[in-house]
Amino acid sequence: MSSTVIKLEQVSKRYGNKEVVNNISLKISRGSVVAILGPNGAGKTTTMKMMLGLSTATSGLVTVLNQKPNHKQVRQKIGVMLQDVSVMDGLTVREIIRMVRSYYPAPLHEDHIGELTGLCPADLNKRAEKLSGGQKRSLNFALSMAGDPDILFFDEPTVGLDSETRRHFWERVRQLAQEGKTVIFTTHYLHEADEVADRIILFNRGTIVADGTPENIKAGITIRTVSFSTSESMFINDYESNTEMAAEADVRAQIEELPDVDRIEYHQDRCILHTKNSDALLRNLIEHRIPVSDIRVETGQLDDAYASLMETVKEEI
Ligand SMILES: Nc1ncnc2c1ncn2[C@@H]1O[C@H](COP(=O)(O)OP(=O)(O)OP(=O)(O)O)[C@@H](O)[C@H]1O
Repeated sequence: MSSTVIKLEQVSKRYGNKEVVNNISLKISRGSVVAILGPNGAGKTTTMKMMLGLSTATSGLVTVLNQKPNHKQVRQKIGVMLQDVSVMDGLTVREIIRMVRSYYPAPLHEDHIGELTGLCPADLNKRAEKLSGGQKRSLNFALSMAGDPDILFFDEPTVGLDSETRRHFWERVRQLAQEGKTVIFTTHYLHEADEVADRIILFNRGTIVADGTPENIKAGITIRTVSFSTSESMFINDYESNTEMAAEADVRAQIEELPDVDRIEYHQDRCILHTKNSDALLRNLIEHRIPVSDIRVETGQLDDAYASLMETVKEEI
């Protein structure tokens, strides 16, 4: 059986004159947990809706399990939790669970779905409209599992959940991944994508701006600095001899030739190197025997780096 469960080939979506998804191609493998990450309006939900057959691509091809997304056999193998939390008024939670189960040929056991809601037995007899916002979301999560799906789609699943419920939700998602389910979720939060996903697809303005493991993505956007002192006189401008100046020029030249350096600053007696790969930079410093002491490595805030990357990408477009 092919390991690709979802394939998008040169897919675009236009609303009027506005291209909200612009010629994207991607493949998602069975059993992966994929975060579609990006700021408001990036095209995350539109892309997910095209995968679900809820929106039709203006051009390009979307296939799920080698079929069109709205094919009946595909629908029976997917579970969905969208942003809108709507429940059926007038029915109890238990009645809704029974009704949704009846849509599927091989549904999960009613009790199992009840457990997934995280509600106590008494609450299962409540009318759904009486549940809190977070409880309604948990019910929607449980309903998305009703058909025992192979692929799960969650559109910003943790919006409005308190931290405890959020933690439980991600624990369940991890379990599902261990059982071999494919999980695709959208989020604005890099840390959420980092904690749960094994692949992050970074969207901005309808295009994919990065695609890789959380480590790759973080390495690409996290700026670290490696700073150090060199010999005492090196950065003092008032040199007594040509020899000292020559030594300074030599060390500076060596530093400037180091690979993996994005920017160099000199502050008093310290040299500060900005890098995305501090490990490689440290290795090179040592291998080149550059006379340094008091080495410090500092990491910028990941969320700040992500925010600034998003700003940069917006400006470039
Ligand atoms: N039905 C629609 N008609 C017209 N424009 C739409 C429609 N749905 C989405 N858009 C526009 O498409 C763009 C992408 O929207 P989309 O919902 O895919 O973004 P998103 O990345 O999911 O954003 P958010 O994080 O805010 O949910 C936005 O500019 C939005 O206004």
